[in-house]
Amino acid sequence: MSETFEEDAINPVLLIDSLKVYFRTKGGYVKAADEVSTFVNEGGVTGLAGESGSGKSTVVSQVFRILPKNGEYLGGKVLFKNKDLMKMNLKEFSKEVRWKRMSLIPQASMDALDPVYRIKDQMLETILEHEDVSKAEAMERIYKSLESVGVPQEKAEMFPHELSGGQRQRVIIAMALLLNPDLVIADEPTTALDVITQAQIVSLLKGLQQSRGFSMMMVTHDLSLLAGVSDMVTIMYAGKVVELGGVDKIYSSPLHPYTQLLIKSIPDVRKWRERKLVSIPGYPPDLIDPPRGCRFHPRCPLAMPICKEKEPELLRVEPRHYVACHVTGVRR
Ligand SMILES: Nc1ncnc2c1ncn2[C@@H]1O[C@H](COP(=O)(O)OP(=O)(O)OP(=O)(O)O)[C@@H](O)[C@H]1O
Repeated sequence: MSETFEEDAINPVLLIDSLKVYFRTKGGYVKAADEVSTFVNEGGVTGLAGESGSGKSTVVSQVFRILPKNGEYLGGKVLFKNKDLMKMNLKEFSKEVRWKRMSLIPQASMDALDPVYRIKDQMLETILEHEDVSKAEAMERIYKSLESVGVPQEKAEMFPHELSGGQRQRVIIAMALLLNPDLVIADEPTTALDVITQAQIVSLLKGLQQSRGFSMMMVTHDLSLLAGVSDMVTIMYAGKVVELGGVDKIYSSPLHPYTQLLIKSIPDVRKWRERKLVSIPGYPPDLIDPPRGCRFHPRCPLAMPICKEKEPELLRVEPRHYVACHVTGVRR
């Protein structure tokens, strides 16, 4: 890792250091997550943002140990409360960490819940697999948990297809919180929901995060979703972290040219008359054979000769602000 984060990661619940995960394909290795580093502080929320294909889900899959078969972990640390998850065997991870201490809220989709089981049975299984409690106690907890996400108790008797998309996502959130995890990873939790439901789910998650005090990593391709939710934002481009910083810094003074363009591409409803929406010219690169040097250089308005030759390191340019850019990443 270029920087240790030690000045800004205060008791981090999760610290990812130079994580490298590639996918084996017929055409060669897809360099999906290449030396990715970021952290989530205790009680904090770190957003992980970037265009589709930038490697966000690859990072999450490796942290949660659900990488597809052709995925290869090639190095890096994933410290969860100072313990390297990459050194833990899968059995121990499933028993001790997954769902119990770290849980995942996947995209809102029909596959996230098992269609043949009633909601209550899926929730019961999660509790009884990990904890030695009576069925009555577990049911009590299920009802409370459904109530906390705004789903009436009687829905526990239903099958997933009998709920609306928004209700299903609320149930998934309730399931993720059943065992009181320290860290929740929300991977595009509002994709596939309508705009109003999206806003409700985001504010529900933020409310629960604050009232229950868990830490969260929120993954999204929509940077605007993170504004009121996260305290840190990590920006990924083509398998690399290009910028990481406090949410205020990322929104008000982004340094990486890619982040600057991303911010300009967020529609602002209040200023829609005066603001011109910017789209980023060009396409993200092929990750089997990414450009040399900075992976963003072919699309970068500020690119210099060095950007084609040398890969920029992620450097701390000021407190709580890291940038990987030869042009703008200078220490202040
Ligand atoms: N199983 C796989 N085999 C081969 N390549 C893969 C596999 N899964 C993902 N990739 C590739 O890895 C890169 C990163 O994908 P990833 O899904 O992590 O990105 P993402 O930022 O999460 O995108 P999205 O927001 O669309 O989910 C992409 O180029 C993608 O095509």
